[in-house]
Amino acid sequence: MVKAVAVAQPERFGRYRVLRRLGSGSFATVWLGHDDLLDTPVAIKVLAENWSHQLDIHHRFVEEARILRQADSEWLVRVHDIGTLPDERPYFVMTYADRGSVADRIAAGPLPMDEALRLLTEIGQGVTVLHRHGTIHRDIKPSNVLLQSSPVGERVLVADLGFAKSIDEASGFTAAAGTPGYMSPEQSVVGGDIDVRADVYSLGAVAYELLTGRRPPRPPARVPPSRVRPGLPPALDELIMSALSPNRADRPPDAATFTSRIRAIRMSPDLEVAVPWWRRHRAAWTRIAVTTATALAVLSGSTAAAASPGVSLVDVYDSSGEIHVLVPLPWARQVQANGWSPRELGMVGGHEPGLLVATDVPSWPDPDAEVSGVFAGLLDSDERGPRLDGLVDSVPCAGTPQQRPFSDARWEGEVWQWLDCPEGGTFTAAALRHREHDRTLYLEIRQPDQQPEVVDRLLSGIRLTS
Ligand SMILES: Nc1ncnc2c1ncn2[C@@H]1O[C@H](COP(=O)(O)OP(=O)(O)OP(=O)(O)O)[C@@H](O)[C@H]1O
Repeated sequence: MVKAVAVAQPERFGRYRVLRRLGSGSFATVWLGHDDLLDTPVAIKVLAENWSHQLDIHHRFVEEARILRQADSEWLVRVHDIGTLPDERPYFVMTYADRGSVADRIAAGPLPMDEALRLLTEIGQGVTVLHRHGTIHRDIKPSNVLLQSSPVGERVLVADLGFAKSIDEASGFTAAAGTPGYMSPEQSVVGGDIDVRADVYSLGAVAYELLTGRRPPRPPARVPPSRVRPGLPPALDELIMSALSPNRADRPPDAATFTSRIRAIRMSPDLEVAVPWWRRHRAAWTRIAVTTATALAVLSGSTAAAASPGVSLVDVYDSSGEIHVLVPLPWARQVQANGWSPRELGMVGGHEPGLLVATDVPSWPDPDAEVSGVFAGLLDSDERGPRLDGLVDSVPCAGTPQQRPFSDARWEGEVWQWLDCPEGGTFTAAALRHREHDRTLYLEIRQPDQQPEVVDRLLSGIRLTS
């Protein structure tokens, strides 16, 4: 595809001040702007000059804005305004997605299972909104799914409806459109009719890539995602392979069905679960405790800032909705929320509510990683009071921990804190009993530096909802 030609930065589009260019696609350039009246950032999509005289493309551009405006959903990029430049080119003004795209997220490394399934559920909800509106997206792919900060961490916004087609007009449609690797076999056939199951195929391709880091092989080759990422639940493997069926009759019938099946798998107890750092890496910690005095490192500014008490807090909760933890916003980059097994601490017990929220969940078990985050898992109160001795029987960091009681309106228990960990970090373990619900919570907090007030704020911000 020909990319839009480079353009000089204009000062304004209508009442919107232009700050910088966000990127250019095949037909348009997207700019970061500022709405000075409402004091908010906006993204402004402007049709490229080289296409502005082609009526069908002009029409499709305006149609994209219209669909987004009419569908008006929290799972889609919202369109707030539309206008025309003095040279007759149309532009529309939309929500600014400040956290890049799902393609950037995949490029940054493997996604924890729960994170991948959360993203997939939200993408599926966006596509479901479009299907209910009577629209087929036809170009669902990671770079067309944007991310925006929200009070609960972040939100997925399905974007780029440049190829979208009304369901009524799609049967008998002739032009081939979509992106190789993500588009259904029927989309590449000139004259082939398509329906919502074309988007279900693309959802399957996005699911495959979120979980394995790779695009699915081109049909007719078929390699189940579990061959690339062993340990995927069989139901997930089957769902993705059925969405990727060359014959659309074998796929889930629409995005709503695909999404509800993903949601059910996400709630199932046999998924990968959050793992406390402690017990699993005891051997590594014992070794490090001996060598750590010479291994202290200088903190990076960004990580130190992540723990600063001045930053805003977000409420993150586990998939059962029982445990709510208030964490500094920069810590909430990744969440594994599907529970845990107290057996990890050498205790009896099956699957319990638990979550791990951290700047880098896959690195949580690595003692040398500079990670900020919290692990919180419920224990059966009958078995264990809010005591750490016996529970924590290895040495994660150098020196003896500072031990203190903790008590507030909701919780009582004890806290042990090591201040001399690898990479200059601190490690905190806590066992707290809820005063009303007879539940005990085991917690681990990793921070890049010593800020006891962050620990106390975290502990008193934890809520149980049942
Ligand atoms: N609402 C938005 N907020 C932030 N960035 C955006 C927004 N919409 C688009 N972008 C970014 O602007 C760039 C251009 O987007 P656009 O949708 O025009 O094209 P594309 O998806 O890159 O390409 P194509 O249309 O050829 O598939 C992309 O990098 C995209 O991530």
